[in-house]
This record gives sequence, structure tokens and C-alpha cells, in this order.
Amino acid sequence: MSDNRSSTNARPSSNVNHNGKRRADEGQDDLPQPYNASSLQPVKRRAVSPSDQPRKQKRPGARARISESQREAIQRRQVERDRESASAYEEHNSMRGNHDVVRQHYNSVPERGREWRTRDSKIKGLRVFNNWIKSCIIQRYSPDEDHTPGSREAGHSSGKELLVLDMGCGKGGDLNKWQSAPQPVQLYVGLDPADVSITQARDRFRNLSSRGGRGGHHRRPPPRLFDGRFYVKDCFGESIESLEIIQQVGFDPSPMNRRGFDVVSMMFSMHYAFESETNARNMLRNVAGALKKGGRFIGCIPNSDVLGEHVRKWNEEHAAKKKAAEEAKANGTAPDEEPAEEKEEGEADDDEPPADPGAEWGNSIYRVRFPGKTPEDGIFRPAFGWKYNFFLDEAVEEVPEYVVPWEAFRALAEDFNLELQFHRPFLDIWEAEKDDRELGPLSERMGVRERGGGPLLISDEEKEAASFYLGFCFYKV
Ligand SMILES: C[S@@+](CC[C@H](N)C(=O)[O-])C[C@H]1O[C@@H](n2cnc3c(N)ncnc32)[C@H](O)[C@@H]1O
Repeated sequence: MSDNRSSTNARPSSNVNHNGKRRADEGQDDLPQPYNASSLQPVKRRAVSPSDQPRKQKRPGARARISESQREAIQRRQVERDRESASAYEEHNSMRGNHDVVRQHYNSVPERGREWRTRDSKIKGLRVFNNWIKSCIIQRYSPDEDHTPGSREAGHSSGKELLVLDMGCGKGGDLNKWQSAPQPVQLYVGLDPADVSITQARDRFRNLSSRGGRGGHHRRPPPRLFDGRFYVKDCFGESIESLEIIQQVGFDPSPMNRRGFDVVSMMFSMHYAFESETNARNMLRNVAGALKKGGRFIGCIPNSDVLGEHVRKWNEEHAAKKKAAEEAKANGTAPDEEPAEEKEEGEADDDEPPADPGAEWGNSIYRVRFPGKTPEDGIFRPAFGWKYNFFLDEAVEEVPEYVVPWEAFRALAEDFNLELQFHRPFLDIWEAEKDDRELGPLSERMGVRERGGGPLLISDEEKEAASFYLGFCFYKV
């Protein structure tokens, strides 16, 4: 899901904070020096309010006299609390388990270079198509409302440069797209829990710097390369507020945030947050906290309408097959069953009804498989924890992902003052933008379609895999 390209002025690095201590959560060897643009000041820490201080006991040491029934009630409550915390611990551990699987998977995906991705990959059509879609979203929705289109080409920009936060930045596949954004970028911060990916993103950024910001598919001369920062960070299981750069830019989830990033981008990564309501809320708090008022939250995720429709059809077909088998059995027309094999001692009892199989579909390049029962009507309720395994040839190996039920996501985003601006399936974005003055020729240079406004150069199977996604943009109001 990424591409490769170029640029200038990478700043020197240090991984030492203001106290001269190594920043443990960043896990990197050579961080750029603390950001020193005059507009960015560290936020002041809130003093602990009296109500946050531990309460003093009125009669320290005094022992309460309690009856037998009170003692039993206390013991019962204690047992109850222990049970609750044990199940919360188990839930936390299983979530950490999935998180580690995802992190390890992305860490192990080899970086094979642009040549391979654009020439030899079996899914090269899908890769360039997805990259073109991401470019469209960045081109259309990253600029400020008052940015004058075309001012960059004409050589005069409004002077205001963007602060961009990329959550789940992976190997830095979007760096070039940001270098070609209509409104120039001043600062790009990339966060991802996969440490190997972060190292590769930082290398890619250095490469871009050494090539003077040149590369990729855009024709116009590149401007000075932005300042790039990369940190190992889980953006869904915890707050990103602890990162110094986030504090410097400004973090405040309230609608009053006048400081903060202009854009938060989450390309192909947000669905991992829908493992639980807690993680989805953490994620949105991080987005809303990092964005300034008027800032944009852009991204792409699997389309829950597509997932729901496949699930509904699969359940319908499964129910029809089951009914036909039952009827055949009742009529005595069922094919003869194989004689039951003798069981070994200790072998599980095969007479138990088999676990309900999950919905499954795909083609030779992608596959979706739900491990358990799915909603018959294809509507995912409750909104969190609908796990499926996703396989994409050469890119994603059976990694657990989570359905993002669109309406639930949109309603939750509103709780965080994020208002929907745009939401479209990938193939509709293609139809809407393919003949645009800038994006049309870009699609030809990238090899998404034939020259001269020709047809899409992706196979039907790649097209089906692409139709799995949608793009979105929210505004922080
Ligand atoms: C399909 S890759 C997309 C990478 C990049 N955004 C792109 O479009 O090329 C998904 C990324 O989400 C990241 N991710 C998974 N869990 C995350 C989390 N809790 N916080 C932030 N990123 C996460 C993965 O490590 C991985 O790099």
C-alpha cells in the first residue's frame, strides 16, 4: 500500500529529551532535534487540582466495627471484584495478543523497493490504484479552506504550511504524496507501533532528503522538503499525548483547540482500532486531541457496507444449503454418510454439532474469513470486536482486522467534534476524479490507466479487492 520517492533539508537528529534523558517510548537511534519552529511552544502541564490529591483519613488507624453479615457482603464484593479484574485482565491480554500479531506481521513484511512494487509485484495494479486514491484524498482534503488552488504551481503560496500527523504511517509510503500536496507541508510526524517499519520510514525520508525532494509522479518542481519525525507508538491502545512533539504542536480534544495539527491521516490502519470500544475511543481522542479547530481527519478503511453485504449473502446461502440438507435427510434422499470411524481413547466426540462456520469469500489475491458466527442481516451490532482474518497476496498475511461499522464510527466521531465532510467507496472516487485536470494525468503517469485517458490497467480481481475500501474526511468543528 505504499510507494517510494524523494527531497531536502532533513534535520540532524538526537534521541535525548529536554532533561537529557533518552526517550524510551520512541525506540529509535537518531531522532531529529526537538522541533524549534517559533510557532510551536511546549504546552504547560496542568497543576494537580486539590480534588486529584489523595484524600486524608479523618481518623487514621481507627478500626471499624463490622457485623458478620457485613463481613460476608464485603467478601462477596471482593470475590466479584477479583472475577471482574481477572476477566478484564484476560480481555486486555487477548487484545495485546492481537496487537502483537499485527505489529509482528508489519515488522516482517520485507521492503522490496519501488522497482519490484511497480514492475514485478502480482498486485502492482492494486498498489498503484490504492496509491492514486490516497493521492486524491490528500490533494482534495489536506489544504486549508482558505488555501488558493493552483497557488503552488504559480509559485506563490499563501505562506501557511501544513502540520501533518500520520497515524499508522507504516514504512512511510505516503511521504512523497505529502511532498506533492497542494499546500506545502512544514512538519510531518509519522507514528506506528511496528519499530522495523518506523526505521524503514525514517530511511525513506532520508533518501527523499538526499534526492532534494525529487521523485515520484508529480511533474512540478518539488518545494523544500518538510521536517520529518518518526516514532514507535501505539495510537489506539494509549494516548499519544506523552510524545513531546505532540505536546509541542498542541494536544486538546476540546473544540477550543486553536493549536494542533492541520491534518491527521490514517490510511489503511484505522480498522485495527475497532477491536474494542475503548480502543476506538482512544483512537478518536488521539485524533481530536491532535487536530486544531478546523483541522481535517482523512483516511481509508474497509467498507462495512461491502463486508455486510458479503456476510448477508453468505449467511443466506449457508442457511439454504443447511435447509436443503435437512430436507434431503428427512426425505431419505441425502447421500449416504460415511460410516463413523472408531474413536481412539480420549478422542473428542465427533457427534457434537460442529461449530458454526464463519462467512468467507475472496479471490486469488485477497481473502476475508470470519472465525465465528456473523449477523444474518449483515448489520454489525454491537459496533466493536467483529474480527475477521484478512489475506492480501504479497502484502497482508491472514492478519486479524476489525469491521468499522460506518454509522457507528460516524456517530462516535461526532462525540469528538469530528464532523463528516466526505465518504466514498474507492471505485466511486475513481469515477469522480479520473478526468480531473491534475488527478487524471497523474493516474496515467502512475500507470493506473492507459495513456490518453484509456481504461483502468488493473485486473478484475484487483478491482474487486479495491472495491473493499472507502475514503473519508472529517472536519474538527
Ligand atoms: C496496511 S498498513 C498501512 C501503512 C500506511 N498507512 C500506508 O498506507 O502505506 C497498516 C498499518 O497500521 C499500523 N497499525 C496497526 N495497529 C496500530 C496501532 N495500534 N496504532 C497505530 N498504527 C497501527 C500497522 O503497524 C501498519 O503499519
